[in-house]
Amino acid sequence: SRACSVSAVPQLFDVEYLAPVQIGTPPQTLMLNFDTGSSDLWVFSSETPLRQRGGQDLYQIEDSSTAHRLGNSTWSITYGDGSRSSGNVYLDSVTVGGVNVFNQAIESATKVSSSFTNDAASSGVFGLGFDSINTVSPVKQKTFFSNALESLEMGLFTANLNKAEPGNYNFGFIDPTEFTGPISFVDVNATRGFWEFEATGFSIGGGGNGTGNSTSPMFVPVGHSAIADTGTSLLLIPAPIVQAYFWQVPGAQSSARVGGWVFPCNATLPDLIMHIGTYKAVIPGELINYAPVDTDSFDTATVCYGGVQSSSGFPFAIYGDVFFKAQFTVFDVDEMRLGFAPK
Ligand SMILES: O[C@H]1CN[C@@H](c2nc(-c3ccc(C(F)(F)F)cc3)no2)C1
Repeated sequence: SRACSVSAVPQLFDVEYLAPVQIGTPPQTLMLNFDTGSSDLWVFSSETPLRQRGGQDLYQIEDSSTAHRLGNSTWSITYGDGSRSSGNVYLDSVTVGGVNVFNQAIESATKVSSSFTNDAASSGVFGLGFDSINTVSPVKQKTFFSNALESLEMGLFTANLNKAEPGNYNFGFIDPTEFTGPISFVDVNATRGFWEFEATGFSIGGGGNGTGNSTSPMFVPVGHSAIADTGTSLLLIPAPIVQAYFWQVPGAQSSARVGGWVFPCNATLPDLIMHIGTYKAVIPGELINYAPVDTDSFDTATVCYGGVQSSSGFPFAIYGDVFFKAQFTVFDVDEMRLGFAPK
């Protein structure tokens, strides 16, 4: 059914993108963080302790006539930033953009860490990674996408995120109005449960050579494996690439105090091009000006934080929302591939 499109609403500074999900009977709509880097669908619920709630809309389990407990089952997850949640498991009806899955595992939080409590807008996380990394024990549960697959025209979903304005996720079809040019595909390796792929290197902003004809920027072959992760805000890539990029920005420096590369907010940032197979993914410089470091002085901020930072410490690069704001992306499980197109 082509109706399977859902709006993805950016939160402050595009730190995360939330989309509406209908759960239970009658339907309860919750805004969840669509995350291709994890595979649990978990929600704040009537089981979440009062002192760990922070204004989130809740899954009121007792109000759903179709909810039933998945006996003897629990879950517990830790995200890349150290935030955690855990709890019990129910099966209930879930609808996203008009596509319904009847007995979807809904993971109800009986414990959440403070960063979730303090994120009032998000009622939980909607995992879109591979089922192998679902944390339900003793029997792993499937993601919504995995359960919905048989009812979709095509075994894929697409992400179309934007800077500071709503984007959308589509399930089962590719909307040609959401991108320009051909889609370039790269193979996916799901061994670690992520949408993992290989990038071959980078080049920096096609700054002209001043004589009117622009020199094609030099390709630097810093190959790396990467995951496509809509649940991460930034583009985290190997340190040598980040260094080479910010060395082109007067006044930029890597700040231990702030915890990453910062630069003068009035700097003109070059484009960063990530080479993936034959595809050149252009990330415009303006997307790399992520946010002022000191949000209290928003209007007079002089120091800004890079939307591109180092991935050292992780076993792979993490292509997060800064990347998806510039590239229309197809997550194709039928062909086990990712597709990218400019937009
Ligand atoms: O773990 C990797 C899988 N995808 C990335 C991810 N991170 C979160 C997350 C969401 C919300 C919060 C909080 F609200 F601030 F607590 C924290 C982390 N969701 O997906 C990283």
